[in-house]
Amino acid sequence: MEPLTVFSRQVEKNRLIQTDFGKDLSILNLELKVGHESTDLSTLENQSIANLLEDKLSQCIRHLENLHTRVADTSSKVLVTGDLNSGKSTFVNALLKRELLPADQQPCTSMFCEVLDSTLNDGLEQVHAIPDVQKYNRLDPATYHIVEMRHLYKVITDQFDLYKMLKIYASDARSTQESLLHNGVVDIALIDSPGLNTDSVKTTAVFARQEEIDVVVFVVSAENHFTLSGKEFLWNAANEKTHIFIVVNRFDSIRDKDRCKRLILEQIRQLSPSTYADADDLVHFVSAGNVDLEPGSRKLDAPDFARLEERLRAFVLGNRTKSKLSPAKHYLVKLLTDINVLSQANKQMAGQEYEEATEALQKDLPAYEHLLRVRDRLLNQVEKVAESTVSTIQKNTIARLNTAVEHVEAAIQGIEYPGIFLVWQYAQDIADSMSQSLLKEVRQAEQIARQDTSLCVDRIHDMGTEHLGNYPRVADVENMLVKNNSRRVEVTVEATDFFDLVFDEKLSGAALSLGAAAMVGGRMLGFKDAVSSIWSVSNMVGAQNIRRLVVPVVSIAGIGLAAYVVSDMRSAVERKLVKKFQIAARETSHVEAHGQRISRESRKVLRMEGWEIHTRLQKAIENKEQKRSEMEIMAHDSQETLTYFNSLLEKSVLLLDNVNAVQIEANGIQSKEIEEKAC
Ligand SMILES: Nc1nc2c(ncn2[C@@H]2O[C@H](COP(=O)(O)OP(=O)(O)OP(=O)(O)O)[C@@H](O)[C@H]2O)c(=O)[nH]1
Repeated sequence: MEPLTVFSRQVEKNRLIQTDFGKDLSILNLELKVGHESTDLSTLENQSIANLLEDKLSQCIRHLENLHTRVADTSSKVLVTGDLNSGKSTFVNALLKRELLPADQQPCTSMFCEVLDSTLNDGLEQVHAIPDVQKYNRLDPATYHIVEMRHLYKVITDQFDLYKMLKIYASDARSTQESLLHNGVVDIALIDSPGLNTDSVKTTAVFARQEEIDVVVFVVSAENHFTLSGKEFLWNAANEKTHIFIVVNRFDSIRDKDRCKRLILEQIRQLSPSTYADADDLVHFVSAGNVDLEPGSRKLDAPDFARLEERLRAFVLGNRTKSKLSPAKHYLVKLLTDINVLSQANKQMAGQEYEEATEALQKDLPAYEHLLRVRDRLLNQVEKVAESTVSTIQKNTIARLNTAVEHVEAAIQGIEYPGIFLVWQYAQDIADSMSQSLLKEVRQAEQIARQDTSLCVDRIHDMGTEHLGNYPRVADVENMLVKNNSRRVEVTVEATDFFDLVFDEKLSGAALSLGAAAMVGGRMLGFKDAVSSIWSVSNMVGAQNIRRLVVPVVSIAGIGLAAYVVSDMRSAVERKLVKKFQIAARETSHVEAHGQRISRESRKVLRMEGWEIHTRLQKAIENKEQKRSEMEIMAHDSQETLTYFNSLLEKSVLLLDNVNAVQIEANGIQSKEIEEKAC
């Protein structure tokens, strides 16, 4: 089997992406499900796999864009939740060092209130009351109502049926070291939420699960410990690994503080072991109500609250780092590892393809060159063989017909002489017989030419099959020279054909007497002309009257000459017609014409067989060239693929090293630096 044929089949097989390495992929692995069944990818066409991979890559790019947006987003949200009246609003105010949110002994917060730095609202302190949170757009006043600060209490307590959420843009004049809202690293928004009860616990849990919530601060009243709703919320949050920071508030009103701490920590241990494990950082016993909101002055509890502030800030930044950078790093590591695996696999496959394609081309080259040489040589040989046969046919035909013409008298051997009175008929028969006999020879020559051509066709066909394998003959020898050819040599019998007198001594006297007789005929003619005149006249009067016309002449020219002429008439007509026939054949180039006609027909037939070889060789060469061209494209493509994946591999290895070098610190101290590096 030819190397290219073998290779093209192998390539077809190899170019299907093998799924063997699919198990090593975590993000870019392709899975095709038809209904509930997974389909074997190796059964798919390359294009289908490429489409699946393209879809997958588009998803990856979208996810990377989301991750990038999240990492680049410098805002962070802290949800403050807890039991009714546990002091959430008071706690938010304490963090802001400002009496911003209304606090009351009675449950009052009826909707989520997000406090943001006023720089996010062009420096304006404003309250935006939002009926539909999804549609809220700060730049589109139709999506919210502006509420005056002095009406905040009324809106928060009463208008929960009108608004779903408040966005409170507040200024903080403190330095970045002190301010939580604008701390120089991220913009933290604090979200005060309605106290937990059986109705609100689910809504708050859903809210807490939102991606942008980096930390949940759970405020529990030291007096009441955890309520059922609080426990339910914490339990779910702990299970969902939400980052919980616990503030045990109203600690000032507890007498036995150690016991209170012990009991509450025990509750936390049961509800969220991970929070308990880090209790020193994550659980704070404070009295938010005792924090002096006047800048500079602090009450007794201030050191504890200051520590809480410091831990909360670190916790928010750390968690932000973890919650934003960690997934990004994790995803990038997986994606780059997948790209490495794919690049390696494709590199290997492209390398293999390149080697196979170049090897196949190399291996096939001698066969291709041989085919080219065969084409030139074979066609040349075929031409030579055909021409030699054609020329032999022509030569033989001419020789045969020449001989036939030369010995044409043989054709008259069998014709019976009917006597002097039917000599005219005899002459006609001779003429016809010679013509027929030559025609017979022509037919014979045609038959021989057919046989020779047929043998030559066989030879040419054998030459073709030797290089091209078996194929049917195309030359139609049977129908060669079947058309009736009307060309023949015809001689017209004339009076002179009956007399062939030669003047010699024997006949001189008779010639003189005949000359006199001719004179008597009234015209000064030579002997031949005189006889010819007589014969012409005799033709006019008919054969029956010949005797009456000849007799006077004979009587004039003499009995001797008459007897000679009559006795020689048969051989004279034979000799003269034979000669006439030969002259006519020569003058019309009859033999050459048949020679040319027969050889031309033979050439036509042989050319048909030769042309078939030419066509088949040409087709074989074109097929080979087509395959070679495909292989060349394959070699070129695989080389380009190889270069591409080499460079992709280099880049992805470098990027992977960089991403792996990003250390994500939980305390968030280095978060800004890390974020910049990661971006
Ligand atoms: N003794 C004492 N009282 C506090 C402390 N913090 C808050 N309070 C009081 O507790 C009451 C409730 O405070 P809020 O801040 O309104 O509590 P809340 O959790 O926001 O209430 P809802 O939003 O209605 O659930 C108010 O009367 C506060 O003055 C504290 O640390 N010590």
